[in-house]
Parts: sequence; structure tokens; C-alpha cells
Amino acid sequence: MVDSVLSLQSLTVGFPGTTVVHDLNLEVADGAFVSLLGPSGCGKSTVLRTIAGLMPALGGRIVLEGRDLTSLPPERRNIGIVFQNYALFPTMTAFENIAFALRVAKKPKAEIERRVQDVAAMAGIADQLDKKPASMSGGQQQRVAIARSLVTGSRVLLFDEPLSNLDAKVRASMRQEIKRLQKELGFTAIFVTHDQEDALTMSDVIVVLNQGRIEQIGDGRTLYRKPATSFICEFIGLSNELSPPLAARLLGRPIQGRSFVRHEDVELGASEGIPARVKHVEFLGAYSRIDLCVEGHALSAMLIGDALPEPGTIVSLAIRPSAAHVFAEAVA
Ligand SMILES: Nc1ncnc2c1ncn2[C@@H]1O[C@H](COP(=O)(O)OP(=O)(O)OP(=O)(O)O)[C@@H](O)[C@H]1O
Repeated sequence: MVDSVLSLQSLTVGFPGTTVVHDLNLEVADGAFVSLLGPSGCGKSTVLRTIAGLMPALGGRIVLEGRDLTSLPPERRNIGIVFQNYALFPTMTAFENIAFALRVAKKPKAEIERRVQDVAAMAGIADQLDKKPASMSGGQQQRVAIARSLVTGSRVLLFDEPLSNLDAKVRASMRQEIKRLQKELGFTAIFVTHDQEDALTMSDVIVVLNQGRIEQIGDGRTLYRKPATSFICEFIGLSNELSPPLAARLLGRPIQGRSFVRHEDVELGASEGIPARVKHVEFLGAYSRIDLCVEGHALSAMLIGDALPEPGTIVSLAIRPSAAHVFAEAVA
């Protein structure tokens, strides 16, 4: 790929005697927002820490703008990292936090002043530089952390689950903030998360890892609409797995392998459906979840609006054949 800024080539990461992710190949385009998404323990953070040089690669190469970094120490990679909780020095002001790496590198005072002021202005925190982290909002601390990573000239920033301790509302605004800064400042982002909403809302490309290997690489829509494996289908969004006889009945054709249908694709009140008993209705605000029993099988549907069926009643249930995701995998 011509405009690839970062290239992971057969990268194998882990600990002495333990391979965590094997043979990872990824080309990251300049200015892209790439998320590494996967369940806890799948190796996302280990990949990120290896790219940053905080741990050695077990095999393969990490190439940044054509330069092989694999054996370089972190300070010579020119890659920034934003940690969970931002890891700002609490006793230092925002200015001192941002200036830290430049001071360690013994840059002239005037240059440090200029570079910190420039990056702080770009990140919208020029008026916060005298404050210590404890007296800044979470969003301001996040900007300081990003400014601190960019001030050394890094064009690639790694984010290690920076949103994981936030409540849903703050998390949503921080996502927008990171995305806005990334667009405005033009850096390339590699963002580790186990949260599908983080990945779907921010990423140009999502790399889904599972048990040490890549399940699928694609944009959010592709992963959601065209999941390559049953794992992706179950991991992103809410899906029902259909037993083969029920799948055949609902989809009107014999089904080989595992089949899934998303909750929002289960149609209730269809004119030509099959009867389903309503077991439970859960009002969740924007939508409701309806748990049903159809021919002895449990199935859930998602309904928007207030016209909800009563528990115990029978409704007509149908599924558009094209809405089903079928995988040529042995039924579990
Ligand atoms: N020091 C270690 N020695 C051996 N294995 C380790 C060590 N530290 C972590 N692991 C294992 O490496 C695997 C990957 O851990 P990692 O933190 O990269 O996962 P993750 O996907 O980032 O998970 P989480 O979202 O929970 O942080 C896990 O199975 C973990 O048990």
C-alpha cells in the first residue's frame, strides 16, 4: 500500500514462552484511525505495547514510514502512547507534562516554550497550561495527554483503552473529542478497546482479534453487515443463533452450518409468520427487548416504539431470508 505509514509484518507478540498474538499483518494508512478490538485477554494491549517498544517482538517486523523499528527502544521510535487514565504526572502542570520529553532530550528552553505553546494551541488547552491535572476536567487531561504525545513530533499515536473507566455520557463526548483532535491534528491513531461502540464510532478500520489471531479487518459497517465469522457476528451487535431446523423453517430453505439473525431483524406482527409466545418484555428506553419462544427455541427481538406485545401473548414472527448470517461452521 503506497500511503501506508505503519506496517506490521508477520508480527508475533507475547511473553517469554507465551505467544499472545501470532503472525499479525496490518498496513495502516497515513491519517487513519484504526481500532484493535477484541475480548479481554485477546492480546490487544500486548500488540500495542510491542508497537510502542515497551516489550520486544517475538517475531516479525514493525515498519514506520519505511524504517524498521523492531529493535529500537521506545524513545527512538517516534510513536506516542496515551494510557488509560492518561498517566499524567500529578505534581507537574500541564505545561511541564507536555514539555517533559523535550526537557529529557535537553532541547533549548526557547524551543521547548515554542513547541509546547504550539501544540497546546492546536489541542485547545493554551489557557490551561498552568494547571495541574487534578484541577482539570477529564477532557482537558485527555488533551494534555495527546499534546504530550504529539509535542515530540510523533505522527502515530497509540491509545490504550483511554475511555474504559468513564460513564456512558462522558465516554461518548470523549470519543468525539479524540476523533475531532485526530482529524484536526492529522495524526494516525491505533486505538485499543474491548468496547464495540468505541470501535464503531471512531474507526476507519477495525481489526478484530480473538484468541491470538485476526478474525476480520474492515470498516464498522462491513463488520456489522458482513461478518466473516460467527465470532464477529456474535461479538458485534446482538444476535440470535438459530438451530438448523428453526433456521430452515424461518428462512424457507435447508441451512448447513451455523446461522444467526440480529435482534433488530426479527420481525414481529408479520402477515406471514410463524407463531411465537412472548416470554418477557424489557423496556430499555430507545428500544425494547422482547424475549420469545418459537417452536421450543428462545429468540430475542428488538422493537422501537411503545406498541409492545404483552407477555404471554402469541405474535407472528418472520425473518427476511437475506437478513440471516450463515457460516459454514459445525454447529456447536
Ligand atoms: N507477564 C505475562 N506473562 C505471560 N502472559 C501474560 C503476561 N501478562 C499478560 N499475559 C497474558 O497475555 C494475554 C494478553 O493480554 P493483554 O493484556 O494483551 O490482553 P488484552 O486483549 O489487552 O486484554 P484486556 O482488554 O483485558 O486488557 C492474556 O491472556 C494474559 O493473560
